[in-house]
Amino acid sequence: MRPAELDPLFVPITSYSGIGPKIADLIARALDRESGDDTRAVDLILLPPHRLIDRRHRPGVAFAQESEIVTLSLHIDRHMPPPPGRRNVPYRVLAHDETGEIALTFFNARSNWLEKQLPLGEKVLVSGRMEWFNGRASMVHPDRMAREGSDDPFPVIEPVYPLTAGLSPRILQKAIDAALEALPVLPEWQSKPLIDKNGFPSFGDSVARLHAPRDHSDMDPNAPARRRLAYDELLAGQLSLALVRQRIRALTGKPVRGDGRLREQLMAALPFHLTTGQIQAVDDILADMNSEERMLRLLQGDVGSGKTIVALIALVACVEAGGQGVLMAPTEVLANQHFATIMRLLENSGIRCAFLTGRTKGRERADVLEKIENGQAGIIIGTHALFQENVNYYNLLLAVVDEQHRFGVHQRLRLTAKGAAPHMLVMTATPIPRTLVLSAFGDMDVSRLSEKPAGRKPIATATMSIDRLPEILDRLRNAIDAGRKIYWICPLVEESDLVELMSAEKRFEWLKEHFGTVTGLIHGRMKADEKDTAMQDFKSGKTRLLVATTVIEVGVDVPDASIMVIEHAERFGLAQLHQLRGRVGRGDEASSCILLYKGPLGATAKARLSIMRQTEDGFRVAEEDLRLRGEGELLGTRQSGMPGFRLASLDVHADLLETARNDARHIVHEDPSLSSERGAALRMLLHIWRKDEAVRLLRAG
Ligand SMILES: Nc1ncnc2c1ncn2[C@@H]1O[C@H](COP(=O)(O)OP(=O)(O)OP(=O)(O)O)[C@@H](O)[C@H]1O
Repeated sequence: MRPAELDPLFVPITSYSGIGPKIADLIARALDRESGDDTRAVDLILLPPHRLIDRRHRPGVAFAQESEIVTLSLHIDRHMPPPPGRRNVPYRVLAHDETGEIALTFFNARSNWLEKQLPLGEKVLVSGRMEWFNGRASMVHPDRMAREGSDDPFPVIEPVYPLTAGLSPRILQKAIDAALEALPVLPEWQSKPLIDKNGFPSFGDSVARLHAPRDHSDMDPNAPARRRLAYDELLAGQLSLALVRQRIRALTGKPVRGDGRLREQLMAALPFHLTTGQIQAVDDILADMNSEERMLRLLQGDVGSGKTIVALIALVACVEAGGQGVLMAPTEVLANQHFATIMRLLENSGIRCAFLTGRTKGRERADVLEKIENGQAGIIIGTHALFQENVNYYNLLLAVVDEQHRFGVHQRLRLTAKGAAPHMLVMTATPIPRTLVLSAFGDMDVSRLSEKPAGRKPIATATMSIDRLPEILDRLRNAIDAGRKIYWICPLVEESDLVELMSAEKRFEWLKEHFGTVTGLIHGRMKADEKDTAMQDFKSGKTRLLVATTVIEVGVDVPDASIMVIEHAERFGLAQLHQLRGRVGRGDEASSCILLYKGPLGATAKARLSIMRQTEDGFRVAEEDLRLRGEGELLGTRQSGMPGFRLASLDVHADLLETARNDARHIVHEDPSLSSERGAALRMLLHIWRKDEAVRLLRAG
């Protein structure tokens, strides 16, 4: 197919008449996209209606119930325009059917328009919401009106789309109709056996039905059209990941073979024994790195399960083999913490570490860059600054990416381009169910740390109403006197960082009045060195009560902090609460977590808090979260970056995901550059679903 024929799919919606930049931005928002500029016709086509209005109910005036959507076949009796100059009096049209009379009411309507829509003495079909007042029937601004018997009456089943404020349903509908009308016939990208097995309609038929549902059963996510499109979406995702994986694997890795001397030294210096899970993970990783095929492994471990040491052993193995390893963290605070921990553990090892973040400037930066380039630095720790263009590695063997879901596939590739194809280890603290691992990471090997280090005591979790604040303060006073350390997490404020910050500062001042200088504060808007100082003070015990926004949620490790108070816990997602709580219970002291809420609680919030009380098992928490909220939000919208799906749902379509993964692997194996006939169609599928990395990869050959 010639590209020109595909244009209608990919034209920006701003090229439609009536859609200027402003409306395009509103439409983009309904599609969860940032700007209208690059919102394309096909994006509109793939916007599923979330409910439908059924106008088939035709009870007759007398039998229509209050607030019901009904369609009435009316005889128009009388027009009653407002008296001249009385604009606040409505225009009324009286009408009847064989069961009764009704008044149709319009505000600010032009009379000549109404006379045309509802001609006197004629029969007209009118649909809208029924109202009863003092035994009189009325309908204010009917949604639809059409002359009885006209060729083009309104649709009786009407899709309703998620809207953003300011966007009129009519404009959106018009744009969708225009996009559908221009849709060319596309070649089939799904395999024939799969289509036959599942009874999938074609893409064209599926989107047509998506927007013109015939009844409620078409809204079911497993209705054939929706299921087909869900499969398209899943396959596009899996294919993109499979292509990335294939490129990563295609570059042969360098086997990492050290003599074990440095690792032994490190193990001897550890104040604890590795858990069986840690030993197994280390074995897996070392075995992978020992081979010429590149490692692509996900190290998944619940909060506090001890992933860092596993990564460190792998990094040390690279130094032993005469190379380098990097550890990339998602935030400065975390990078700093990793650096401090690792420096301490490697104190007498002779291994040199370097630290590089966006904050490393001037001479210091030049110095670090030189050590990375000439190989003096064996282990390099930092943030995404580690893979910027001017950073050249001497012999990079391993890249460890912590908290991967913040980085995304593209960045993963960029890091990979450094050095001669380093092995990759991705660490994630979020216990993700298998379906999500598949959808977000594709086909990676997985090591799981499922047990916590020995000696950890359960975290006593309680929920309390904020009304009991005085009692809580007493308890905290005792705890501080007993030398314990406490986190106080301030409420999440969705609207703005600034409000969040203000509430944290207020809480800090208030707690400081109670507890004095042992109170510290850390929040996201602080400068990086202020954050470091706040963390240091808490670590050293200079402060004992750390008031924090969610900046500390990921990875912060202060093992002797043993109490956490979370304010407005009902505002947080489950995964986030679990991450937060994971900041305590990291040492051998018994810990507790107090979830403060402000009632009354909704059903979901109640369920969330109750799950938190019941279990500390991150995988269970994640499964429950998936059930309560749907996968798009599993990781909390703020930290997400995980793919949200438009039509697929991991809950409903788990079986399709598994099939899509196998399908994608098979495709990439048979036709790695997607050059066959089906390959060309699949390229289009990638375009349609915006799998930009994959498209770029294919272009690069
Ligand atoms: N086998 C072990 N026995 C005892 N303590 C351990 C063991 N392994 C790690 N630790 C300690 O447990 C704490 C948590 O480890 P680490 O910071 O690596 O956790 P993590 O898996 O990165 O968790 P999170 O994702 O929550 O940051 C650290 O203080 C670490 O020193």
